[in-house]
Amino acid sequence: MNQFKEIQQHIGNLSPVLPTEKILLKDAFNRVLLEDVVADLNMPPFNKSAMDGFACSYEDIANELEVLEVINAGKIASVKIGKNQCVKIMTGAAVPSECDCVFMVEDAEELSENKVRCTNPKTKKNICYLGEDYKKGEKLLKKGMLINVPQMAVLAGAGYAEVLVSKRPKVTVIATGSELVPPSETPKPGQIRNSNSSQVITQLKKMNLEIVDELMLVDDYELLTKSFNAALGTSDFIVFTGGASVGDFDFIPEILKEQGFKIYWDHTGIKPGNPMTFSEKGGKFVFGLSGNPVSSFVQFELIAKPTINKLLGANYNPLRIKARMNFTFQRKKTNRLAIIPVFIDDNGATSEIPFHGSAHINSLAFANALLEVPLGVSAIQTNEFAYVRPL
Ligand SMILES: Nc1nc2c(c(=O)[nH]1)N[C@H]1C(S)=C(S)[C@@H](COP(=O)(O)OP(=O)(O)OC[C@H]3O[C@@H](n4cnc5c(N)ncnc54)[C@H](O)[C@@H]3O)O[C@H]1N2
Ligand code: MOO
Repeated sequence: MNQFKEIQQHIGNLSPVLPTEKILLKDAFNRVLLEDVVADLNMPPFNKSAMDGFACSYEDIANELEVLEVINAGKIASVKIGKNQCVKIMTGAAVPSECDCVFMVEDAEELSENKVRCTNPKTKKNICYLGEDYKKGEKLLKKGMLINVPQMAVLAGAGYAEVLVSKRPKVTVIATGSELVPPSETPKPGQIRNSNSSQVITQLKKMNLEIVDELMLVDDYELLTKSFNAALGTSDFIVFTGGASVGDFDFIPEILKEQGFKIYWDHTGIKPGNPMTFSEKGGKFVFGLSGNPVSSFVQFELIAKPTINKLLGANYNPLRIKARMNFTFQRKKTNRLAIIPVFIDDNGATSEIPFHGSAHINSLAFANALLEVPLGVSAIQTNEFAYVRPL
């Protein structure tokens, strides 16, 4: 059974759950667009000069030309341009309808105050034609796109001063584990610093979600239940780390069941990152990630991110590319999809970096991609091609 594939299918079947809202364009970066964006005019809206130069009829290009006026961007020619006449024109200005060519200032010899000659009769036309970038009525952006930098410019160009997006979900992040201490403390014997909260909160912030609370709790059933119920009152999503497995103090799956949550999956078939729950009740969603830091990272990248995007109505297709292996990867057990932090160099080759498993989070700080070793595959040889996911 390919558990990860089943999870992907499940994610694919989820429907957007968050309400929509209209927001100002200036606030739209990194939100999910929930309307198609349609051009209300042609772009460019007129034949536009691509260069600072002289606009004329191309059939006069070899002749001495009389310069009638200067047209700067934003201005329209006030005279008719006849045989052997031209206007001086600036980049971005409307090319007069009688002209079909602009020769650059660099290709112009000024003969007298109002006489000019083109020194390069093979000049390009140097005109950006009306509607060449897009036509009025054309769909420019699709519902479900993430609003990134280019999308901000397109929205502005198309006159979308307000944009329909999905509401930012509210999230509570709960790190569980009686061994945890905050980053400011030196752990006593048996203790460990909480690094997962920083990791998960940053992932969520990158996705522009609103963190309403951040808790670090000991493995106490009553306390966890109480805090979980309180978080349900303020949050759309709750992300736990730790307590996801089968140990005596791994309470999260039990608490979810006890509170009437439907658990869609409790393991992923991925290494590292096998124990993980995803559950829902009444439109509230809970991610129970593993405690091991690389496991929670992998689970977030491969599962939580696409799930959250789907719930927000986003079309999320993270890049996966086939890259040449610079090393041989081998393993004995092949019953899970293995995810290995790697470094892709300038030549697109996948290099090995030190990595020894689910707690080795500092390895990821030097990785720029995750290598996929599919289910059933025990070795990928040097020079073979294998899928990597850029980070
Ligand atoms: N009998 C079995 N034991 C385990 C199995 C299994 O299938 N059968 N799976 C193993 C795998 S795989 C993983 S991964 C872990 C996941 O366990 P949990 O999600 O319950 O995580 P914890 O036990 O709470 O912690 C694991 C590890 O990570 C450290 N940790 C926890 N929270 C944090 C944090 N916030 N920041 C930094 N490090 C954290 C914790 O101290 C542990 O060392 O279960 C295996 N066991
Ligand atoms: O799969 Mo665990 O997630 O080995 O660390």
